[in-house]
Amino acid sequence: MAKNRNTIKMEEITFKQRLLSFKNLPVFFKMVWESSPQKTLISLILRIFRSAMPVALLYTGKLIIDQVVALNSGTAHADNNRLWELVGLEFALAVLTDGLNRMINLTDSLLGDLFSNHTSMRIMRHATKLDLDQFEDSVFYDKLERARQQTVGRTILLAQVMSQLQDFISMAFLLTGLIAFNPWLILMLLLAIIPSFLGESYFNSRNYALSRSQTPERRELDYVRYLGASDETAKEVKVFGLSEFIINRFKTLSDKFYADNSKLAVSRSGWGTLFSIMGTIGYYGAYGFIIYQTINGKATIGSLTFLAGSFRQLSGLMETMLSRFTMVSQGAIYLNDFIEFFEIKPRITQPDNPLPFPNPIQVGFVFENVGFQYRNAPKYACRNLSLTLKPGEKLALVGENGAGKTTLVKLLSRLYDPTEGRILLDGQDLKNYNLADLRHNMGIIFQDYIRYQMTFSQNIAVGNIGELDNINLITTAAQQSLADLLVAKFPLGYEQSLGRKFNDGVELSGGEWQKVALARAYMKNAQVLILDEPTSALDARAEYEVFQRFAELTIGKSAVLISHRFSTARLADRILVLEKGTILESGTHTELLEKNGRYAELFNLQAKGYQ
Ligand SMILES: Nc1ncnc2c1ncn2[C@@H]1O[C@H](COP(=O)(O)OP(=O)(O)OP(=O)(O)O)[C@@H](O)[C@H]1O
Repeated sequence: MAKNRNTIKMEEITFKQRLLSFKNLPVFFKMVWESSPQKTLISLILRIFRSAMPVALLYTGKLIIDQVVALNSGTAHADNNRLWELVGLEFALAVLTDGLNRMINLTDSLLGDLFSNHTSMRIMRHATKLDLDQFEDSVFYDKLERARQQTVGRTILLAQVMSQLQDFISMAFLLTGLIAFNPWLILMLLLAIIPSFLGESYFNSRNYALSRSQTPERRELDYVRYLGASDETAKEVKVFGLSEFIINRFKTLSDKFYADNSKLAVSRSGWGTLFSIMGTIGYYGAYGFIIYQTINGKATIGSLTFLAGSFRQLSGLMETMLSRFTMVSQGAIYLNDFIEFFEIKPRITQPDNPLPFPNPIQVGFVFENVGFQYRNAPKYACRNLSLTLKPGEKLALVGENGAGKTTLVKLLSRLYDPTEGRILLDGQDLKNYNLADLRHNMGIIFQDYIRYQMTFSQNIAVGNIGELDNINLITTAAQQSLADLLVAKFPLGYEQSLGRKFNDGVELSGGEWQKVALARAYMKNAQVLILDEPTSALDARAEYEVFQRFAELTIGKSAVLISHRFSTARLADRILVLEKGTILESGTHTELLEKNGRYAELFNLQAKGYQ
């Protein structure tokens, strides 16, 4: 686990950065529009109508009061019918306002859901294009995490931006009335609002900086929460008695979060109260002024209510808009993370006119002095690798843990590109081939294959997902890997859900899962098969049978087998013994035994264990 940081670095966000972040909004709106053009349009139209409502209601109220006063004092404009028409109109406006509010909320929530789904899919689509190497970088993970948070958080931004637009139009209507009466009222309004705006803006930027600097810790907190309460970890947590250790770690992290967040929240609340009092003073100053004007006969009682109402609404609107401005800009700053994530480009790419994968392979693969160093790793994982894999050849890789076997096959399948040297296929750099074609022609089963919590049939079909509905192919693949023997005990046969995560799933043993994973290799007619410790969990008889079949089924195909069991490795045409990332020995089983080197030593060691 990462070391706990005692001080969280606060990066302050300047007003300029805030304004600059608004350039992200068009990109954001494009995504909203893509989620649903129809609903975006409806939301906009509804809000335009809604924005005229406050002034319309206030003005109708003014007309009503003026009519009541006229009727009471018996002046010439008094008109009883008109009065009741106006009351009817105000009632209709009130009903319409409520209806519009509800429709806006409904459209926004539907649009928000669509946006969240749309962006989640974009994130997944983009993530799958990126390199394995990028996933191993913690800075990348932080970006991915923040981008993920955006999918939900940004639906709020959507409502905020739309509301801002709506309030802006409402404000324009209300301001027109206020300016017509006395422009000085506007100045009082601003004086009442500005301190609270600056306060909001300052605290929002500190909030953003704090939350951004907490991203790595938040990821760790999520991880610790997962360790403490998950079906996958429950077994070890129990037998090792880890629960207190995990809970303590969680407590340390969450206490730190709490301390940092509460400090900011308390200071924000104190300043907020002060600013709000200033706003109230501003409002009552203006209110007194309007009353004074009315007493002096410069305005009607209707105008008094209209202006006081307008002032109150305007000050409320401006306060909301100004604080929303900081929220919108904060949201727009958060969009940086989102946009940055989409700007990450994979480095493992293909040229514009890639070569098709040769069918059949003519010369085979040649490693020329290949070296590879993992990102942030202090040493090369393999170096000076020169080897060949001929068409139809079965190559076994043996060596101690960490010798570089898996790295070698990851290079062969272009999950990584060599740091130095090159890999050729039929005389051409592997980088020149069509990447999808390359992957399609390789059937790879890694030692840490995924146990998909899906049906038995889907678990096999992932080896060639285009053939998901090809039950004949799936059945044949299951027979070839011996996984079909499991089907008899499943109540739902091939449609049986595997794993315990979802209802009615059947859990398999380690070796049974391995047979299912092995079936994936037979799902496509790949020219190269790579099995990275495919039989480590199989019992001796199952392993023997699996390899018998493997040998029969892969005649004419190239294969790379990684195994710690020499009984498996000896079946290969050629064996490479790797040590510390380089090739120590190479030859057939018999040749290597005769050589009496490392292979012979390890082989005899294992054979002794069986005696
Ligand atoms: N993603 C990674 N990032 C950094 N270093 C790595 C990574 N994967 C492997 N390594 C390092 O590279 C070296 C070779 O690892 P590799 O997985 O290729 O060994 P291996 O021979 O397959 O081992 P095993 O028999 O244990 O599976 C090791 O020293 C390992 O620590």
